[in-house]
Amino acid sequence: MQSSCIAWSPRVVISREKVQWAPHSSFLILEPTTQNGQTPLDELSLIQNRTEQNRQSAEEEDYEQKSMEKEEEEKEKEKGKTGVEDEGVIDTWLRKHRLLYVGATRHPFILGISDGTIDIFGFKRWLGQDYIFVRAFVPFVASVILKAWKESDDSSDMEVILGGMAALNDELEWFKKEAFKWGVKLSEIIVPQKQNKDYCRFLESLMNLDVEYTVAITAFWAIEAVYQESFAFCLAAGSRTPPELKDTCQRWGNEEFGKYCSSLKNIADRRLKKASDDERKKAEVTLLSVLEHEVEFWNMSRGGT
Ligand SMILES: Cc1ncc(CNC=O)c(N)n1
Repeated sequence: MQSSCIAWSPRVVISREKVQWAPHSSFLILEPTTQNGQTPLDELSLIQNRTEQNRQSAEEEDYEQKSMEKEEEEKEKEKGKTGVEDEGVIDTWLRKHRLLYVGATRHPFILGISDGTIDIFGFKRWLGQDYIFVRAFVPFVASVILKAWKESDDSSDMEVILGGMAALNDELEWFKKEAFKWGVKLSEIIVPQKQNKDYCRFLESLMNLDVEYTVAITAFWAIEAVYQESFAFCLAAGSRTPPELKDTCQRWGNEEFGKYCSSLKNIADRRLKKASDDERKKAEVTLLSVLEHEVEFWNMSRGGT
């Protein structure tokens, strides 16, 4: 993985009615289908069932149905006993889109912090730009609170999100202090870079009232998780993060922020489990867009295109 992260980012196209991937997207792994839209395995089992039916008498079929039902029951009981749960939707997606996720959480900018080779001008650029981003992030989080209040089936969701909002209040103060420490001028002088503007515009599109809570909370989790995973990596044993950057890494890499991200992930997973196929697809595409924007944001901070 080198600085050419953009080269392998997928292009996603989002429209309100229909979610599509552009044809050259490299991250959608489609199952091969036959003419009637079934996978070869589906078709195989259909053919097998048909021959089977010809061979068996009605009595035998009935017997088989009953024993299958019994088997399912046993499996359910077993699950209850062992407490082993199925994998959540988000973990499935993170496996499916692993390359992009690693691109966002182990970007050369982050690797540069963790091995101490970071160009300090890049770090200062990131600091000024991220302050602008976080200011735009506040109304986005407010829009997620609004959606949680209107749509959520669990009242504790709002408290988790409100906790995140409160942390942003401290964060804006932290940016001011940190900028002073590095001699970076905030707000008036700073011009948002293209990648930052694009990301803020994307956030704004998610604030729209017709974006479902499930989609918005998935994006919210992803935005927070990328920073958590990235900066926690810079604090891990064996890293050579310069001492003057440790405070920044602590901000998002600390354990408490990690737990907060897990709470957001649990909310998103719970919603995704209940969502319609269409809503789930929209959330998946939105996750990919977040990861792409994060990669671009790191590229911008390094002084790339
Ligand atoms: C570009 C970007 N992505 C995620 C975060 C983390 N969330 C809030 O601080 C951030 N500060 N900046």
